[in-house]
Amino acid sequence: MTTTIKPESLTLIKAKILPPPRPAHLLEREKFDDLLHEIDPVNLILVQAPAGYGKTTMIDDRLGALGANAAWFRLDAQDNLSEQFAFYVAHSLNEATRGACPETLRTLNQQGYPTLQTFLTDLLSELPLEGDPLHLVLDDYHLISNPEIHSGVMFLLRHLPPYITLVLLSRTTPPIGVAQLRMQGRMLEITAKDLSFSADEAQVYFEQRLRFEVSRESVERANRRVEGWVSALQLLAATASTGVEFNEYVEQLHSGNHYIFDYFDELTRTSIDNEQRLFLLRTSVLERFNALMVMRLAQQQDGQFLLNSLLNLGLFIVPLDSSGLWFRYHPLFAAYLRHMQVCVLPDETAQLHQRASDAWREMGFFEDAARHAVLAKDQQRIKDILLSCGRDFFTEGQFNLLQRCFDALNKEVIADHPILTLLRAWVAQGQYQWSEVESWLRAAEQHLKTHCSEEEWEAINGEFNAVRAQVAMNVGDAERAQTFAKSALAHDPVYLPTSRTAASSVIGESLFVQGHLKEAITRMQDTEQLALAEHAHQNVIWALCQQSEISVAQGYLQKAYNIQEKALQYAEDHSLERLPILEFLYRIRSQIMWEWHHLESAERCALKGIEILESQGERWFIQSYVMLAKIAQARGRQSLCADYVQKIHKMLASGEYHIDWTANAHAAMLSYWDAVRDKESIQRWLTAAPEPTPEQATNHFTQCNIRNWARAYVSLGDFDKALPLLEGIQSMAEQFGLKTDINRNHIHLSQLYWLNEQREDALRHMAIALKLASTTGAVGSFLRIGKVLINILKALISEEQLDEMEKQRAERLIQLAQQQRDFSRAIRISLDEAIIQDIIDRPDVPELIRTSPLTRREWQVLSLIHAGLSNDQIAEHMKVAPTTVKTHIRSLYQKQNITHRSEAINLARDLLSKIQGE
Ligand SMILES: Nc1ncnc2c1ncn2[C@@H]1O[C@H](COP(=O)(O)OP(=O)(O)OP(=O)(O)O)[C@@H](O)[C@H]1O
Repeated sequence: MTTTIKPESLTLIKAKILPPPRPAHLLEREKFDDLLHEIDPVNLILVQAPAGYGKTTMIDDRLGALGANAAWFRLDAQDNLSEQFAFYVAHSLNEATRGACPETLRTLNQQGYPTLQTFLTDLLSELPLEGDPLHLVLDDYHLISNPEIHSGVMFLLRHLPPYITLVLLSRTTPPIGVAQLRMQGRMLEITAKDLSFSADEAQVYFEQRLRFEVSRESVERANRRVEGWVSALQLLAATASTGVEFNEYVEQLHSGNHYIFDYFDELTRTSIDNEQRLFLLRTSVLERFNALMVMRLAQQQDGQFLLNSLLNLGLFIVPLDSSGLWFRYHPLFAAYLRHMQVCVLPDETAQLHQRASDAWREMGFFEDAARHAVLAKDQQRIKDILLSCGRDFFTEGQFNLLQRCFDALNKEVIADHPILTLLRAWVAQGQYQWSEVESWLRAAEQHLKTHCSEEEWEAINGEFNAVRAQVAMNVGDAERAQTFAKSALAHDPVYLPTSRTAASSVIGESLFVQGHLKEAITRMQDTEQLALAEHAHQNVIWALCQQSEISVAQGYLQKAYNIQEKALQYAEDHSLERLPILEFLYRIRSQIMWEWHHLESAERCALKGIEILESQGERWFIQSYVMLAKIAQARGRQSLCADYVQKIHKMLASGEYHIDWTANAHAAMLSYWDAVRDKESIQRWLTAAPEPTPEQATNHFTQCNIRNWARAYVSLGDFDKALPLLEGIQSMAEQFGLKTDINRNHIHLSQLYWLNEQREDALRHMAIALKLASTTGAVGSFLRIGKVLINILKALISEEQLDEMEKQRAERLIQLAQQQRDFSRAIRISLDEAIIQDIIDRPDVPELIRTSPLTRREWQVLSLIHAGLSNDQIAEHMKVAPTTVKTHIRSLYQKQNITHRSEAINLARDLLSKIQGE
């Protein structure tokens, strides 16, 4: 401060010393309370994160919630002048302390101070030494570049009275001796990582803001894509007007969104120079980087300097760990930069990827090297990497990467190398392109046979047969699979060490599907050992998953669970969390959790599966969707369940899946259609369903498929057709010891007999099912038959033939079944006008129901909202246009003074409960 400020030259803008206005849809972030409570001994709270991370909102909200007194100073570019800075600090503090520094303020206004430090000295001496806790919040401190102000802040920090805490909100690290404060423990730091919305927070935020329902899965995907950056969540909420649109926007985030591009344009337009811009564009091709990598890529010796200068700008550069050496761009920022790179430096793209590929390879990061070689479309580099590291990619389960490499390679190159052919064929088999497998093997045969000795060719063919064995297994030909596998085992593998493990696994699988469970599990244990010896992670996990599946078939769900634990531990020990095969593990874990009615864990595991396979495309989510549909049904979330069923339906129609997957998917669909009394869909399903072959029901999926037929017939009241099917599979299940299927079949037989009014048979089967459940722990399979379970179990209890354990189990099942929301019920009730009248006539209904009566259509809409249907589904159900539904909803909300869907649901629940006495 070199000049003296004249009071008349500065006018106080009051808003700058007031807390910021609250967002209309504030999500209170209580998770920060503990942190902020611990602030007593610190002088500084530094909230540092890139733009729009919610720094200001969080501090204002939490200080307010904690009842803390705060002096705000919301800076702008003009406050970079010392005199202006001093002027606002003095006013803000004086206001917040109700006049604790009038003298300093007077001097400042009348004579001014020669330097900022003299001003601060006066200020500090005038402030009382003791007082109520006070936070001096300097918002947007990154706008300050004036060294005098930074020194002033350091001076303040050294001498502030203990009851005052300085709170700096900044996009960059302020040069105010942060390192020292950190070492002395005098500072609390809140970073972008802390400020990022968690999936739970995002969910609550969307529930508050959106007028339509989005699934947990969509919320998690959205939050993953934006990494909890609230500004992007806000944009999503503001722009999407339906669930479908919401999902579309989330999908687009991957390649970029023009509103977000505009935001980054504005943010960088003035803050970075041309050299920095080019540096950002060139390095944007990297998924992660350190100083060395960026120097290699940008071919700039001063790469480290440039990187530091960008880090200091508070851009969206995320540290990878606490070492401060490795970074990556926030995915949305990366999408923006990559888009710009292609627009501005299109000729450099291939070269940049080549450089990146070479650099990663030199550093020993071969997967990254391969990825960039593919992006550079560089055949030679891809081939070299595959020949040296393809085996490792394979044992690591990197099928997607291998697929991308092979897609970029000429067919002849592949056919020329047995190892490339083998890998190509395995990848095709892993991607369910079974018919392709043979063509890859044949192409190589033509090439290789001519210049191989007979002996060499036999060895190669032996390994080829390992792939053929797996394909035969997958298309359901267990016998052929065994023959190929045995031929593969006759040779020591030359090209792919895992060929032997794979062949051994196929034998185990074929034993499993043929119902030889004991032999199958022994074989899978051997396979596990072989895989362990080869450090073939993918095969180890696969062998463990198979053991788990076999244990489920044997009815030992707890044992299956323990094997899954072992596999998870293995994955953790070897840092395999991202390995695609883990999806299988999480999926089968989800299935057990569902059966045990641990719905939250079941959901968590299904979502985890989706997360793991996210980059592979939706086609692979089908099994997780099946789980999510089952979970939604168990929770009574009708619209969510309907959405998943619809997705599954579409996916099945457009892709080829293993019968195990299809059978599971059909079970979920049939169960949903049954719950909503959609007989048409069930009829339609019957016309195209996979053949029921009870004589082949030696495994869980054939059993499931036939149970599906029985399910469908029972739903349609065709008991005579269902009974022989259930009896047929039951005798096979008993013959082969498929305990879980036996348990499920008994449940279905009981349901069938009950509905057919054969009480005694129904009770007999239910009693056995309950007994078996003491080993399987089954709950989900019981609940799935719907409310009829309550009647059967109540009848069984009244017969007094259950022992104490089973009685307790039955009572718990009754309780759970009673809690389960019946899909079709809410809809049926809404259509009954007598019931509506009944509600209106009651003395205890809310006043508004009487004073602003709803039309019949509005009643209907209300109860459909309550039933959990989305607007589109309501439109479909009422056979009207979605815009008509919206009009009804608007009018309904207006009449009942409702702002959110959740309020409408509560109102309906309240009204229905009055007449149902629930
Ligand atoms: N907890 C919250 N609930 C609802 N909306 C929020 C929340 N936190 C932030 N927002 C919204 O996100 C946007 C960015 O928030 P805010 O201005 O607090 O971020 P910031 O990190 O201080 O940004 P900048 O660096 O630009 O100052 C704002 O529009 C705000 O309304």
